[in-house]
Amino acid sequence: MLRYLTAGESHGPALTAIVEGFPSGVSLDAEFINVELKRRQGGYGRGKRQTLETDRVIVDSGTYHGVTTGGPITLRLLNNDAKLERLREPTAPRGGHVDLAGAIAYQTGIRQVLERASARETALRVAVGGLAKLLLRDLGIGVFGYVRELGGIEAPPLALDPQIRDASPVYTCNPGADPGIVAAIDAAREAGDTLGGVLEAVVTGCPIGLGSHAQWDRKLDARLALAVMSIQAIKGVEVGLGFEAARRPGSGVMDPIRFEAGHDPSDRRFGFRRPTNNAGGIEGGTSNGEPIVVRAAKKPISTLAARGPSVNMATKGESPASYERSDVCAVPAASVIVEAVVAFEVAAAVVERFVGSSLEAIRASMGAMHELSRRHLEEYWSAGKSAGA
Ligand SMILES: Cc1cc2nc3c(=O)[nH]c(=O)nc-3n(C[C@H](O)[C@H](O)[C@H](O)COP(=O)(O)O)c2cc1C
Ligand SMILES: C=C(O[C@@H]1CC(C(=O)O)=C[C@@H](OP(=O)(O)O)[C@H]1O)C(=O)O
Repeated sequence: MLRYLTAGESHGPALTAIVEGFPSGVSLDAEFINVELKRRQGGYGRGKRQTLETDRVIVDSGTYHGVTTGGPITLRLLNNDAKLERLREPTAPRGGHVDLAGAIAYQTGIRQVLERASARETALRVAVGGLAKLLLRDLGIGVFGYVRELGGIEAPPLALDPQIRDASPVYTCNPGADPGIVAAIDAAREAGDTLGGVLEAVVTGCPIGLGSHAQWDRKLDARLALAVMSIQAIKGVEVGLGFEAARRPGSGVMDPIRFEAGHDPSDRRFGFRRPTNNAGGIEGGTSNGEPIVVRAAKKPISTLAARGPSVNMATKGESPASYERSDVCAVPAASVIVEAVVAFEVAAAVVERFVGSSLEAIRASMGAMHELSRRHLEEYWSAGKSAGA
């Protein structure tokens, strides 16, 4: 089982992730992960903190001469703004944050809970997702995330152009290049306000059969939803058409099935074609070989420069919510994070389906499974094993 845990506070000395169950034999290209980390730090509308941090991954365990060993991989990031012990205790909890509920639940001050709840932790998720992308890349599976909408404005359609798509490090931050969106972020900053948006991650080259229909907690769409919803400030997750499916008749939702004779024997879809992909690549909790499409809604940042109404915890009298500094918009960054967590869940599903403790074993298992399914398709219906319908 491929899994990970993260640890660390936003202003503590470092953030650490331990990734367990990652196969051996993958070249751990730290520079690849560093590019991912830089993408997450970018995008128009970020606050001062990103000018202080230069996220670069430190690999503390799980490799030998740069290649994964199958042992737990420890990834670490240093916080330049490591000043936890010097920070003041906020006096008025911020709405939209864990400040109030967390301090009551854990019987601590606000600082203790906000430091761990902070989206600083998403830097680690991107590092872990980068690791997952290295494995997926070796298996011919690609993942990319981008901004669809920001502050209610549709992102430039360029985002859907496959050529731009392939250059995802640039175009995930495309809203920074759109004058309308830049103006909206500037206006929000002026007003002491913030903006949210809609992100999308797409997985290409996915084999059929990741996840399972057989048990609720093995369904790939359910696992993706959990992973994406766990990202700070994500308030909605859709797969394929998502909520739009509820508004259409069945004929406008169901993806037709066609067959292309003479397909290549290595075709991961065995010749089956779906002219539409309303299901977003997952049917019955199982990947169907079409691109997996996951969308997420990110709420606007809750810490407002024009401080929202709150209560002073000592006097219980009215007080504006505490404010130190904040992002105005972290939507482009969130697209990189959604991409990362989706990549990790897909990698976990690959490792589960094509069991193997090394990259070569997983490759061999994928090949063997492909051959088995291909033979099954040839033999099962012709040998009269099916009862027919
Ligand atoms: C990349 C990123 C950056 C964020 N930056 C801030 C920020 O600067 N200020 C803030 O109040 N919230 C920020 N957030 C959101 C909070 O972390 C989040 O709203 C908070 O922890 C409460 O969790 P919830 O919104 O999931 O309920 C950011 C989220 C992401 C994904
Ligand atoms: C540090 C990051 O994001 C932070 C997430 C965050 C929050 O409340 O979630 C609050 C801000 O932290 P600070 O109060 O130190 O400015 C953001 O900068 C990061 O993304 O690397």
